[in-house]
Amino acid sequence: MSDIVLKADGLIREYTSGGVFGGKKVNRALKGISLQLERGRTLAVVGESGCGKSTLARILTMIDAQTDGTLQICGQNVDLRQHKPDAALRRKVQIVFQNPYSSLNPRQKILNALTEQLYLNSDDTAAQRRDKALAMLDRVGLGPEVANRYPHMLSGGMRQRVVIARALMVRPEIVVLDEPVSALDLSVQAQVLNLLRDLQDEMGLSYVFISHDLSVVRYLADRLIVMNAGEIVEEGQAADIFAAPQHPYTRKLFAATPSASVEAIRTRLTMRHSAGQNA
Ligand SMILES: Nc1ncnc2c1ncn2[C@@H]1O[C@H](COP(=O)(O)OP(=O)(O)OP(=O)(O)O)[C@@H](O)[C@H]1O
Repeated sequence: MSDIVLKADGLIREYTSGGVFGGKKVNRALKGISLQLERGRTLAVVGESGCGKSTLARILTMIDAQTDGTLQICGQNVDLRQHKPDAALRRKVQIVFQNPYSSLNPRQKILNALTEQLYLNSDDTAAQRRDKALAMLDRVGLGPEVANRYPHMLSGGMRQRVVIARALMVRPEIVVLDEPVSALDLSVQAQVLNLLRDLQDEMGLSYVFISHDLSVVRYLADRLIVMNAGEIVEEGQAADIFAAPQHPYTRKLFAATPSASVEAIRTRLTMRHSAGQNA
């Protein structure tokens, strides 16, 4: 039996503006999104800017409430309009945003960024927290010296490794990756994608990978959802869609992806052994 960690049915999200003196305007950003994610797999969500990807990410990570529809995370019903999810469930879903610099507090040393959640949510001693942070840094390909640095002292790729490490410190089951490599150079993108793939294998993580860039998702996605204007226009096994996109919108998206960037990512992803720590 498949093991579904995330299941959404008919998710709707409306944003309302105006209404005091003028007419009320309702923008339906999600128009009934249904999806499911199997444990240890990657579900990619692609679509152009404004199609609702970030809105969906915020609902799946319990940052924002749906206007309608149901959401189940690790078997529990989640509806922020009715009740707040408990801390244990919140920890099961972590999010990694596009810009690693704004995700980190510029005045906080990396060690503290990594141990903060453990400080708040565990009985670990300071020494235990430090050991766990150093082990996690090692796991994402960073040396112990990084622990005493501030975000501005790191490259973009190293910062995104730190953000990934921080997300994994609380042992989540699901990680929502919202354009996780879009702000990085192409060669660094490939290294971070390789890292994400390795971490998924090692830790049995389930990913929702959100991106406008098809060349990036194709190496991680098991299943693919293509969104346009708040709706799913195509979904299925990623390999099938990449081989033969059915919907005209999907074909348009594919045509807009420069083959040069696909090739560059492909080449770099195959150079796994040369991926160093200096990303
Ligand atoms: N807080 C908000 N208030 C009002 N409208 C919003 C809000 N957030 C998003 N929207 C609207 O919802 C729609 C979907 O936006 P969303 O940011 O989810 O798309 P996206 O696909 O993530 O785009 P991008 O890749 O540019 O972030 C857009 O029309 C946007 O203007």
